[in-house]
Amino acid sequence: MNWSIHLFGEQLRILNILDVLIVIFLVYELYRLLRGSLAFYILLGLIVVYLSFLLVRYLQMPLLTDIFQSLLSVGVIALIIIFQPEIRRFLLMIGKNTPFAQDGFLKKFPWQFFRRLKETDEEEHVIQYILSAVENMANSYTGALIVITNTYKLRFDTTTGVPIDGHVSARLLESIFKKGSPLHDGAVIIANNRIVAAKVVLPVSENPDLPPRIGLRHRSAVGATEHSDALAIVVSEERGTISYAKAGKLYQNVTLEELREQLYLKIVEKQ
Ligand SMILES: Nc1ncnc2c1ncn2[C@@H]1O[C@H](COP(=O)(O)OP(=O)(O)OP(=O)(O)O)[C@@H](O)[C@H]1O
Repeated sequence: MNWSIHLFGEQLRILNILDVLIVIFLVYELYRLLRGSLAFYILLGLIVVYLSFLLVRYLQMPLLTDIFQSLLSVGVIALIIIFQPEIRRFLLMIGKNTPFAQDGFLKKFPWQFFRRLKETDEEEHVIQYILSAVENMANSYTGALIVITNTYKLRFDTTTGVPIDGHVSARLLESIFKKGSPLHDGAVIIANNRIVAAKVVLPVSENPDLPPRIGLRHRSAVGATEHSDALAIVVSEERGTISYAKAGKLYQNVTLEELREQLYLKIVEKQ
């Protein structure tokens, strides 16, 4: 194919324009994926190393050029190791958005229609139970940490917690987090409309940009969402406030309506 257009007296192939647009899109998606995480600063560091390499090579400084070149030649392997969670998240994002992904193309077929209706009904109950538990726990200053994910097996390890595999209900959630309950420490994980486990230890975020006064409950909520599609809800024991974390960002002091919107996106729309 050799379609082309003329711009400022230059002949440009349409495929070349498409090429540039795709690169801009990928760089933007990469920025969105890494924004606010430690990996973002590591990537900035690597870009500085690369620019330094270009500079010393241009200035013909052989020793420094050699050093930067060796750093860059191991760079690809180092990149894969350092960015392993981000690469996984990126591939997950692409996979989930393909027409053949479980929640896309196949679910639009008519034979899936009735099943979908039933699921939505169940999912709306789950949302209501979570909201009701969160509201009661916030009113009674009961600390809670609930993670909702569609890719549980990929990310969280039940060995750190207590497996449950039970229906979601407001009462069950409230009893788990009730002060003095043997399961109240750590996080509850909800996947596919079931409470999968309680007392789960989550990865704690090391993001230096998080508000300094937040504690481990909020930090681990952020940590759980940094490299996964999870939504993490936190009820503060100290302040009775509700917050949620999503894609490595913390949204503090949100209303139940804002939380309902996020739960709808996660549980019904599976986003
Ligand atoms: N890595 C972790 N994974 C899951 N839960 C954790 C983790 N670290 C701490 N927690 C939970 O957070 C509780 C401690 O909360 P801490 O007071 O440090 O946090 P906080 O963000 O200030 O929350 P709060 O506002 O409720 O006080 C622990 O008792 C435990 O239940």
